[in-house]
Amino acid sequence: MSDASTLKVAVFLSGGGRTLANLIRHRDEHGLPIDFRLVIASRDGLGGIKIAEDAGIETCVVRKNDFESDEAYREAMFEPCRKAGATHVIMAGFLKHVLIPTDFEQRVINIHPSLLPAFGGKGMYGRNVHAAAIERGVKISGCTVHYVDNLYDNGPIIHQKACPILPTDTPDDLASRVFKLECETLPEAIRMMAASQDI
Ligand SMILES: Nc1nc2c(c(=O)[nH]1)N[C@@H](CN(C=O)c1ccc(C(=O)N[C@@H](CCC(=O)O)C(=O)O)cc1)CN2
Ligand SMILES: NCC(=O)N[C@@H]1O[C@H](COP(=O)([O-])[O-])[C@@H](O)[C@H]1O
Repeated sequence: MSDASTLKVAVFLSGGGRTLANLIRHRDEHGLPIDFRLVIASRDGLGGIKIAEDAGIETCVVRKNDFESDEAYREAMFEPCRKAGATHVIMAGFLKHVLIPTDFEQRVINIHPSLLPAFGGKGMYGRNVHAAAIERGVKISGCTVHYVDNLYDNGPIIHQKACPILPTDTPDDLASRVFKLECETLPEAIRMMAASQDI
């Protein structure tokens, strides 16, 4: 069911699409109020594109290397969102730095696999994050949903969940524990945003 509180979203992704698949499942099985207007992939052949197509979601590919400036890349990413009627953007395993246009300020969210501000910034994505947390000897990790601004992992935090790091954990063990948390945390954050949106 779709009503005024349903969030009209574009999803940006760079990987296998497990995060997108989880959101589709939450929409279908748990009534997550989300209307997928578009999926933008950072390159051809990604698993996330197939997941979107199988769910009947429009897709396109926008390669950062095809643009000569950050501003041109920003417009190439956000103009299709506007045309598709998306009012919000979800970064779901998206690995490219992108500037945020003024009409999408506080309307773009990202899920990051650490408790920000720890283990964020350039180079901190995927397995690197978990390897750094284990190497530093921290005992607790987790995930963070935050608004995206023009810096990496810097915008206001919306939601976080924590889990232990066990003495025997490899980066892959920790990645899998944190990803399970991500699968709860992002839908919860989307419900908060849908409940509080002003248009
Ligand atoms: N303006 C913003 N853009 C993006 C943000 C953000 O907070 N502000 N978050 C990232 C997602 N992210 C973690 O959550 C993240 C992704 C990638 C990197 C990184 O170092 N990337 C490499 C390139 C990797 C590649 O292209 O395969 C790099 O910049 O050299 C850091 C953080 C999404 N965009
Ligand atoms: N900086 C963000 C980041 O590193 N996100 C990570 O990308 C993967 C998404 O998987 P998916 O492509 O299968 O959805 C997940 O491992 C997530 O923690």
